[in-house]
Amino acid sequence: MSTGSGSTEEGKPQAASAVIERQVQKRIFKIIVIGDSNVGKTCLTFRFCGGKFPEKTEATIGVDFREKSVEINKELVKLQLWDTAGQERFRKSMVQHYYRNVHAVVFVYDVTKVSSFENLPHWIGECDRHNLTSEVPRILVGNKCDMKERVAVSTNMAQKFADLHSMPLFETSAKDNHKANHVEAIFLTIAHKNKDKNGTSRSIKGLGC
Ligand SMILES: Nc1nc2c(ncn2[C@@H]2O[C@H](COP(=O)(O)OP(=O)(O)OP(=O)(O)O)[C@@H](O)[C@H]2O)c(=O)[nH]1
Repeated sequence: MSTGSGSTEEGKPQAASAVIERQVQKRIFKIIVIGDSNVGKTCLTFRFCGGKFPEKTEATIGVDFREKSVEINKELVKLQLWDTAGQERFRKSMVQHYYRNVHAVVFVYDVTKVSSFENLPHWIGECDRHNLTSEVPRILVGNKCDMKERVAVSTNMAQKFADLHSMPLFETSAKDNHKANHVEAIFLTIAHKNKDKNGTSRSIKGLGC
């Protein structure tokens, strides 16, 4: 492990590239993913950061973090995804931490479950109560589009809601391998949105890894 001073604990010099890499400050964009339990928040974040659909998931307790570094306009930035619990009993005391230094919010609903769509105002209300300004980009994601025969929330309905709340709408599937690029595009869009609007003042800095 490094002492952070350019030498290892054994006192041997490190390769120059390793030292430089540690000194490079990578910008971190914190993105919180919220929505009802079971809509697929864990699967979406896993698909983006882990590159595949997880075989098995359990209800998130509190929050899980996943990170991925991406290159945006020749700058390497780290997207830090906060996969939050949908179940109220697993959120409780954690909630105020979610909303600190947030760069974007992803609202997720399940296209096969109307109640998850109808509950979106609850999630938006929670953001508002935590004083997230309109500067923080908000994005609406309808997940589980692979279950075509069970779609219960029409694109038209979702688009109206998205327009009303000035959010872009993405309908996708964490499960469908053909939609993998689509999930990637959603999170990259968020990164671009942050980078485009004077990211230096809004981003938090983190040590390169
Ligand atoms: N068919 C289909 N199933 C999905 C998709 N995404 C997630 N699932 C399934 O939906 C269930 C819930 O997924 P999770 O990602 O754990 O849901 P969550 O929103 O993180 O749930 P909480 O942690 O309780 O808030 C799991 O059985 C997943 O396999 C999808 O795109 N298509």
